Amino acid sequence: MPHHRYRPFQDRVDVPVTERTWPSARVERAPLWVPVDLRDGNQALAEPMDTPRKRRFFDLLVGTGFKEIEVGYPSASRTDFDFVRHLVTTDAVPDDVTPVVFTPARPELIDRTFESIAGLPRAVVHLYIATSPVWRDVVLGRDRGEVWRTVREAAERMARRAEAARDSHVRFQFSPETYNLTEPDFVLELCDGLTRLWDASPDRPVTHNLPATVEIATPNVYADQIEYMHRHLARRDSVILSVHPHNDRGTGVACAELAVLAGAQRVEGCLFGNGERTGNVDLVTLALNLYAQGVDPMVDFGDIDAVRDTVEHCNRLPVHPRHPYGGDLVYTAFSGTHQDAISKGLARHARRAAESGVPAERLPWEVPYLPIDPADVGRSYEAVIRVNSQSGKGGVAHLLRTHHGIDLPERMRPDFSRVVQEATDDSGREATPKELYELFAATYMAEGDVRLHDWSIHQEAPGVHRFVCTLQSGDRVGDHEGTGTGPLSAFVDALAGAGHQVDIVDFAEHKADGESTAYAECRSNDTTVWGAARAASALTASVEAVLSAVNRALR
Ligand SMILES: CC(=O)SCCNC(=O)CCNC(=O)[C@H](O)C(C)(C)COP(=O)(O)OP(=O)(O)OC[C@H]1O[C@@H](n2cnc3c(N)ncnc32)[C@H](O)[C@@H]1OP(=O)(O)O
Ligand SMILES: CC(C)C(=O)C(=O)O
Repeated sequence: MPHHRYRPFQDRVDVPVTERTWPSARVERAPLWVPVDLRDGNQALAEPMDTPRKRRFFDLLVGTGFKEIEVGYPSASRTDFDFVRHLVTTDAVPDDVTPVVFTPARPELIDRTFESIAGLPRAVVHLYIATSPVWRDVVLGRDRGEVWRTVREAAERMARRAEAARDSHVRFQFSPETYNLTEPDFVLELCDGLTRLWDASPDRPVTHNLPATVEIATPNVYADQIEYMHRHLARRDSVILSVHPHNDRGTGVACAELAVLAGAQRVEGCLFGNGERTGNVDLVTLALNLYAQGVDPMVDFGDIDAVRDTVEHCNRLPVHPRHPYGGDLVYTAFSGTHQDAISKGLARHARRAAESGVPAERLPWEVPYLPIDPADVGRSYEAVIRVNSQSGKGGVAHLLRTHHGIDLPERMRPDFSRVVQEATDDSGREATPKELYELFAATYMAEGDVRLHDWSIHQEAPGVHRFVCTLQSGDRVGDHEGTGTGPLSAFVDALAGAGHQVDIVDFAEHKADGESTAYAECRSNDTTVWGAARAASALTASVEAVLSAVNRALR
């Protein structure tokens, strides 16, 4: 591939590294998350959202707890303009939420943007222009001085319009689009110029939003670029330093996280990472990454599937099954050793809850392979373990236990696991819990040649039992009896009388929901096999489990 066509980032932009503190910083509270789904996400859709879809998305964002929401690019289309008007006329914006509207540095489009927000008690008007050399030359055809003049005139117009809109509290935001490719001194000149022009103060701060419009370098480089601005921006206490990473290199999340370490206070992104090309940074991942560090994310993704359903409906795009935190498969293990670890971890978690009396959902989470408790985002444990040909005994046992009350004895697990492996290798498919149970029943509980009729047990003296029955072996039917110290040894004796020599090697039995399940490992006809049975009484289940083993040995 012609890699020589591309240049390393250091040949494309100057990144002045003075001091760098971000590598040892820690994030102890959430930045202000600002979803831009209704603008940047929307502009990347083949079919942009209509008002009902936008409204549904907006309500989701409000319900999730976002406090600043970019609601559109009102000068772009009637749809976007009408949606902002819809928010105003339906009084849809709660008191603690501030809508953001986006505008280029063009006078007529700025005017249209202000028309859209008339009547909103609060708004942020967000001005953008591309600032990097390639965009200045190729797109705008303006040099640095001309870009600054365009920005200044736009900003002055915005200030005048805001002043005129006395009934609403308007704040300002500026984005030097393609910040990550722009000379740092030019960005400082623009941002500081606007901080002055808009007369930013701590109680009416300006937002300077520094986009990685197209990712160009590893996240540490973006962190250096952000820390540089954090240290050098004028009137720092009157500036909200914001970032807007895209995901062209697949490192949008890392860029945002390092940017926060480097001093960013606000992060723009989209739910599940929709947006131009490879998308905007994903706010769900960012927020839940913080959550998984024990930091309050300040938004509520307690029902991640409901959030995902709405986002998929509005964007008309599916969320990938492997998407962090929200994908269908992200709390699911198919592979044997992972399942074993998860099953043991869940069991220990439940044990700790029972022993301590602390509810399971409040105990510290330490289950292998599950970064967070799926229940915290509204997922059940049902789909955590799923079985196919790569699964092992732990996973199979877990599913039989949790879905069918079958608690396989340790020694039986490898045996059934081999049966499952063969079946799933043959089918090439996953085996559902129902199919596993059917396979279990067909393997260990099926009737065979030897049948038992009219049986009874008599305890003749302490430690002396007599088993009386009619046994059918193929066409032969005969009455038999046997004695032993317990009911099962008496049954084994009766079987011997009918010509079926059996030794019980291992045995287990348990009761759940009024039903007993018994498992018997027997040696008969030079083979060792397991049999199992379920019945209302423990005795019946035990006898039938031994009989099943005998039948399996005969097969
Ligand atoms: C990184 C980002 O996400 S930026 C946001 C991108 N989003 C969108 O573009 C979605 C909405 N946009 C639109 O609906 C349209 O582009 C409009 C209404 C804004 C403008 O439409 P048009 O007037 O037809 O212009 P067009 O779409 O071709 O844009 C190109 C023009 O805008 C200029 N331009 C681009 N960005 C800016 C800016 N921030 N400020 C001022 N002018 C700009 C270009 O230089 C070009 O001008 P030219 O025609 O004189 O060369
Ligand atoms: C202009 C900014 C906010 C943007 O959308 C981008 O650079 O991607």
